Amino acid sequence: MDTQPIISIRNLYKNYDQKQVLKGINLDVYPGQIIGYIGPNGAGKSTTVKVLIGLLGDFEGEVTVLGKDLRENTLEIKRRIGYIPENAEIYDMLTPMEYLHFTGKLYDMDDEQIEERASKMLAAFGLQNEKDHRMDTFSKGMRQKVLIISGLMHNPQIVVLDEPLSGLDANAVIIVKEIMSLLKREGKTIFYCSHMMDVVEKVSDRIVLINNGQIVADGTFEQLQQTEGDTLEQIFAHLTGDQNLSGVADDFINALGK
Ligand SMILES: Nc1ncnc2c1ncn2[C@@H]1O[C@H](COP(=O)(O)OP(=O)(O)OP(=O)(O)O)[C@@H](O)[C@H]1O
Repeated sequence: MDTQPIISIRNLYKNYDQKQVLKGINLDVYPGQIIGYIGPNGAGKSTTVKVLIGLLGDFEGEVTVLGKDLRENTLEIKRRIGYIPENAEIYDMLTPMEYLHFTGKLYDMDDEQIEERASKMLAAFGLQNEKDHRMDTFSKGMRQKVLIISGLMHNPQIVVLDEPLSGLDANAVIIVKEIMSLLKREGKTIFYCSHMMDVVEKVSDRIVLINNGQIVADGTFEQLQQTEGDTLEQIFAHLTGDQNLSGVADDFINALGK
């Protein structure tokens, strides 16, 4: 590919105390791609994401984002990435508008722009009547919608989503999938971590599978299908070594002593 990668990860290692969690990740992401980043629980997805968005500085290896070294340009890069976490700490005592003013300021947005975009985005999610209510009464999905707005409101070039659909109802899932497609059409790059195989299969241009801190597959869904299985669930089970899943379920129920 001729284009320069928008994200380039070289020999990324990360330890937590004695435990090595990322074991030499190499990955180039190109502008306008939707990358589905999948892997079993504890594989290292969120750790990769936290490195990418500048939250974890003490890693080994080289990470370049938007052509710049992440270590040397952390603040600038942070401003150009939108991060949508699963269940982040959200300040319950604030209203969505107050929270979005707070996060918008972190991205150097002015009050008028925050007010305008936040109002429109809250309305798009059907939260216009709740925009000045404290979030301590909000459901999980309502909070998640506020987090999604907070990650996109500054119109970032790269959007990193770590299991963003958690708690959303079926309609909101459809809306978020559509938002991802529209962002892609605008040329944004999307790094999408999820366990929802059906969604990853549908929205991703390229799927990267990480297991035990290492990339074990990287390609389009069609490419992975050729060698590893028909559905993404099968591909996942095959490559992560858990092929006897119903055996695990049997063991679990047998443990109840029936
Ligand atoms: N702050 C931390 N301190 C120590 N160990 C950690 C810390 N954060 C993550 N880990 C460990 O690093 C490993 C990878 O965790 P990570 O959250 O990156 O996995 P993941 O692929 O996102 O998993 P999941 O699908 O369950 O969210 C796990 O073994 C986890 O226990």
